[in-house]
Amino acid sequence: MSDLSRTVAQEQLVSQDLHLSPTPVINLGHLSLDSVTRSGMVDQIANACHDLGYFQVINHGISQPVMDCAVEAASDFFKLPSETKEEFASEDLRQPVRYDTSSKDSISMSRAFLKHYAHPLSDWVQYWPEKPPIYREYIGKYAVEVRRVALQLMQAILEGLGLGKEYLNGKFQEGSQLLSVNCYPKASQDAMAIGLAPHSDYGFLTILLTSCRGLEVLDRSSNSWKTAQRLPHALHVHVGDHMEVLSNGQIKTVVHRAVLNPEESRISIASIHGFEVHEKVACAKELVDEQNPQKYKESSFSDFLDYLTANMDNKHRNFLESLRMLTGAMIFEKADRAKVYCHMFKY
Ligand SMILES: O=C(O)CCC(=O)C(=O)O
Ligand SMILES: [Fe+2]
Repeated sequence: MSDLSRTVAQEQLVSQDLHLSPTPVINLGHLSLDSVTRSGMVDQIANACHDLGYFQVINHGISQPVMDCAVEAASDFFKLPSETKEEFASEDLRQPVRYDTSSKDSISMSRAFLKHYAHPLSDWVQYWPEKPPIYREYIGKYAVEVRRVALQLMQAILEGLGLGKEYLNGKFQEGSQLLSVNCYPKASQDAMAIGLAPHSDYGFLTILLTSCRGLEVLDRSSNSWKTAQRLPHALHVHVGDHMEVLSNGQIKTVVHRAVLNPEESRISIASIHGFEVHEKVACAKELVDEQNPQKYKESSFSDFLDYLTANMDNKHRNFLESLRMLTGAMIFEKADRAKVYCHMFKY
């Protein structure tokens, strides 16, 4: 995660202009129809990525029972006694499984989480919790299926960028999948509380399964928070820092946060997709020319972990900004962005 978290008073985090966001809904089944239908879908996904950076998918082929069982397994894990969960607590970000709570990381304001790798499943599943007994099977099933969806989407996005659906195919096939399994308490009366502070995810794509409403995305055009809608059987998708890098800034990473739900405690499972841990992501050379000079330095997931480790206590850390190459025009762009963030967090 590229954290944009800030230390701000609670009341300053209250959304000023909160609307249910009319998120584009993509019928993924249409991607495998005839070429005309497919290219219409590719255009829809490309537009959603360029305009917003997020959308939702339906008809994605993951059955409702598989999704419900994954949420159930996650929920049962967080109900375990603290000592059992804390067996997975570690300060070392490179541990294959890591449990933490709000008290220790600087962006989880009211969240417990379990993070672990999921691809290839046979390499990682042995490290996952053995309790509850359903955890490995149910989360494993969901992980495999959601990765298939991520690969389909990645192909469509690459096609939309004009790079061709087979572009870097091997690197995506070999890529990493990190699951962030999150648990938020129910909001206490009348205060809107933040569970997870504003941040962007490091990978190309994040696919999010949630038990109830609570995700908010920062709408760039109005600079306000929008509540992500929750449609039956839909999954929420947003792009991350490495998508911005690969597209040389044509697609922008999405700043998002989680607010506590006033009615119930909440589970979310974020599946974050990137290249293999040491594989560098660079701006696609096809998208770099005189008018569009290279905007970012190359970096890997491993570089991101190093950056995070070195900046653990820095509430202003921002991985993507650390990659930005500054040229004349970009100094203005950076200043503009800084203004957006100052406004957003009311420095
Ligand atoms: O819980 C959510 O809605 C968001 C989770 C998230 O952003 C993350 O795990 O990176
Ligand atoms: Fe996130």
